[in-house]
Amino acid sequence: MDISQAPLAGVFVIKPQRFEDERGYFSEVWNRHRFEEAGLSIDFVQDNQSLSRRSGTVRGLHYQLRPHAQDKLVRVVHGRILDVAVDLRRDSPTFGRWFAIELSADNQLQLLVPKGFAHGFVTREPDTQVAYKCSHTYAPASDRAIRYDDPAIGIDWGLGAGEAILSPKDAAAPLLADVGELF
Ligand SMILES: Cc1cn([C@H]2C[C@H](O)[C@@H](COP(=O)(O)OP(=O)(O)O[C@H]3O[C@@H](C)C(=O)[C@@H](O)[C@H]3O)O2)c(=O)[nH]c1=O
Repeated sequence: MDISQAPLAGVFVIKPQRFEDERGYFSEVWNRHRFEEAGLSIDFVQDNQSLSRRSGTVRGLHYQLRPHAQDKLVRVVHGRILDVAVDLRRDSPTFGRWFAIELSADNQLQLLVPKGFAHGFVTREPDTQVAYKCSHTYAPASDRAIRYDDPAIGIDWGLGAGEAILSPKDAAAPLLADVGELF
């Protein structure tokens, strides 16, 4: 398992080892000890999975307010996504900056999105299934969204205008500048 720091402090890219044989492959997708060796002691308490039927489905940008903030460890079980983390830590030198990486069932990469970041993804194949571990349970009253296409953030989703498929909640999400309480 290779755990490497992404350009934004606190964000990590994880590549599990894959053991291939004539049956297919075996892979440890999460191992507490390996994470602790890398200095990451995270108490995951909830596993989530979502299916997005259409390519171009955008979920995000989402986060939960403290004290319900979540670390998320994201991977793709079927299909392909561009996974995005946005730094919401007001005192961070990289506040408002984003990092994105393609995660797929093929490349098996994972993204660790820590507390203090908003998270979102766009699916790049139909019937994409995303699985992620969370360090805090769902807290609906603390659940927040920021517009995926906020020009002040400027994420390149690889989509044309109007192509994103959004939930009503995400379509109505505020801009970063209009959000008072961040993480
Ligand atoms: C996130 C979540 C949702 N729900 C419910 C609420 C709602 O009725 C339904 C769908 O919720 P949403 O529309 O928020 O689902 P979705 O848009 O997939 O939200 C997710 O997006 C990605 C990007 C994340 O980072 C996640 O933390 C989460 O916010 O599922 C739970 O019961 N538990 C949960 O942990």
